[in-house]
Amino acid sequence: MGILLEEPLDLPEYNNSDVLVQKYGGTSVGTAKAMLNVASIIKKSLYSTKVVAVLSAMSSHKKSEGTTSKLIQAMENINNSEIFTKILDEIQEYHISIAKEVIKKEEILNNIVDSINKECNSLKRFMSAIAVVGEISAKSKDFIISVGEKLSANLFAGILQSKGIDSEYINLEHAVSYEDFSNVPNLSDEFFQILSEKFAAPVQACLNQNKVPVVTGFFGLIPGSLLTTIGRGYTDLCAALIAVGLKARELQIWKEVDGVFTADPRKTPKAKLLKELSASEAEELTFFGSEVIHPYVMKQAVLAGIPVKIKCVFNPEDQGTLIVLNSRSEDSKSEDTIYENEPTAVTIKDNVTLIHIDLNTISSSNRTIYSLLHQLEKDGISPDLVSISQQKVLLALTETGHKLEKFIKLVKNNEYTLVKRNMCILALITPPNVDKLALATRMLNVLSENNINVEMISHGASNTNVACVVSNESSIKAMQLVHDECIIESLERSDELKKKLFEDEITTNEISPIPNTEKVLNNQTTETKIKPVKSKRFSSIRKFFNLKRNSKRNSIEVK
Ligand SMILES: Nc1ncnc2c1ncn2[C@@H]1O[C@H](COP(=O)(O)OP(=O)(O)O)[C@@H](O)[C@H]1O
Ligand SMILES: N[C@@H](CC(=O)OP(=O)(O)O)C(=O)O
Repeated sequence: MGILLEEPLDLPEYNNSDVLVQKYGGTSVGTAKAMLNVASIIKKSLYSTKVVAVLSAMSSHKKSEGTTSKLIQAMENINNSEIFTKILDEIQEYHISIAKEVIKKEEILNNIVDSINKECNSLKRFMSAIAVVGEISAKSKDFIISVGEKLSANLFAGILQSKGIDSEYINLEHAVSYEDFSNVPNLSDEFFQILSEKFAAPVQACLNQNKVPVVTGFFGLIPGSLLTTIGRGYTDLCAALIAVGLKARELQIWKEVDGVFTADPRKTPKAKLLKELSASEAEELTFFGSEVIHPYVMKQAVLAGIPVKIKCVFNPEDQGTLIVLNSRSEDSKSEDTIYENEPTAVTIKDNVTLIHIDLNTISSSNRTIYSLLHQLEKDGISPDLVSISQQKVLLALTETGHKLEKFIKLVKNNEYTLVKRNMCILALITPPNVDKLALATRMLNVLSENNINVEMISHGASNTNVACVVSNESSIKAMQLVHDECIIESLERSDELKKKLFEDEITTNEISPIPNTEKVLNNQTTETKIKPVKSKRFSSIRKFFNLKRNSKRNSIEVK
């Protein structure tokens, strides 16, 4: 970690269009040490560009135990004031302890501690008031979770100030209001345009004063509520919209991992870093459980032509993963990364419930598939996977809590309806041109060879994934097996082939040199030089490799 100056930094004159938007995830700012590390990353960036920092709520270990998750837990216990007060006390004490540990300038520390106390005490009063009614509206839920980002952004702005970086806390809680969206459909282009314009205005004003804006990843009162309309991970979208509104030169999403991997690197020892990932692959990965990036970021930032990078707070100099609009480029496939016509990644989505329904036997009015789907829509449940055969329906749902139980009650009124809990969806994400049948075969083979029972399979419905359902218990083992079989094994074989073809090519080049066409065109000379042409070499490797793989596929399919 770099040593931070205590005196104001002597920074260069910036070009006003040169703005970098950096989003820091909850775990990246979850402790005093983590916040100091992020401060040093920002300080370094400031020597070459203007920086906007967008912060999530602090998560000291993992997101599921972080501030936002604790605030949601407090809401769920609105009828038990002892529990929710204890949770809020913990949050308050934690933020104060970080402020005291890091901020050594008394005046700044006192201001920050005051605002933490104000924020938390007002939340306690608010929750005690709604506890009387016993029910929380969507608007109230948004207010409750907003406290997570307000606390982290305010505290971090104080930390930057105490380190000599002129910064300003920007709270987007009131950036928009319901009135801004009258007659504007939710999630439409106009909806996002309103958000990006409203967010960019206060941020730009702060940049104009040569300060570092430290912005809450939580944003305003949007129709349908932030939690339901956008969902968790909303800070990514907030940062993307700010980047669009400011026409930033790059959006960086900072995490505790080196970038996007071929599988969760914390659970899959052989996972490899992807240098590039297409927007649709990133979207699929997120949908199937890898918290890579909020899916709406793709449409906003990537389509607006703003480069999006996933970077690691522990290795700030590394390039991380670049999210590109279409398929991954030639260069990203070099060395040990993944080829365009191979699967990209494996991911798991936990806590799935499987419901087998025999439409003939249910006594409710949902006797046809149409009425059943209508019922799901009415209950606001969107099934993750569906399989239908004549009168039988199999649903895989990630919905939990009251909504799920209500739906189960409706359909489970006889012994023919079977409910299996504690399942997970295992999905293999692929570019569109990959042979899904061969992959599904390899996936099922490796799972059955290792006695892992597959409860459901989805193949053919999407051209970017093959998915199956296994028990939660076997999820990590299943992910490792499928990852190693469908991604690593292919890579290892491709590496061997690359080595072999490289040797062959060197020999070929020695006998018959390849003309340096660049030189021929520019200087109109006929000079020839030995210059191995990388893309040509790789395309021949790919061709060769595909032939090999196809022959393996055939042998599997024939079995
Ligand atoms: N394919 C993947 N590539 C990278 N990280 C992944 C992948 N799948 C799951 N993850 C998990 O996503 C998390 C992202 O990093 P983290 O810094 O914890 O996120 P946040 O930004 O929410 O704080 C990590 O815990 C990592 O284990
Ligand atoms: N704090 C919010 C928003 C968010 O984006 O979080 P993170 O950046 O830590 O994934 C959440 O937990 O959903």
